[in-house]
Amino acid sequence: MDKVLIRGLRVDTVIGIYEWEKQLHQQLQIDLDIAWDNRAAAEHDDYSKALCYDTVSKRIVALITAKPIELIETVAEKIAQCLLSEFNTSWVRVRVMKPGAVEMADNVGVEIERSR
Ligand SMILES: Nc1nc2c(c(=O)[nH]1)N=C([C@H](O)[C@@H](O)CO)CN2
Repeated sequence: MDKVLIRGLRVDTVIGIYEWEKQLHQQLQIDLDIAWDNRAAAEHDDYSKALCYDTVSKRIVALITAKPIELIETVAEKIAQCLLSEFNTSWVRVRVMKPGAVEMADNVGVEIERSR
């Protein structure tokens, strides 16, 4: 299966379950695997047939920063549903990492796969 990949998308936003977390921005790091048939774009070197990783990245940042969210699970699900409904893809894998959330760990996060 062809994919478009986005790795390490950094989003600074209000995220967390605790009161102190609602007073500041924290960084999320997001990896996306998006099913996309890349052959049409490649055949004629045609951007209009490509899934634009820049457009997707900007949409995801806007989506996640629109209002405070408590759980990174919610972030992952919102992203998956956005990609499926707005970008006409059939399958996505979304990983959301919250570095710094657990002092003893390098990183923590969730990963989901969704299809339609
Ligand atoms: N499965 C999850 N566990 C936790 C989350 C979360 O979003 N998903 N969030 C927190 C707190 O916001 C934490 O990140 C503060 O350091 C705790 N556990």
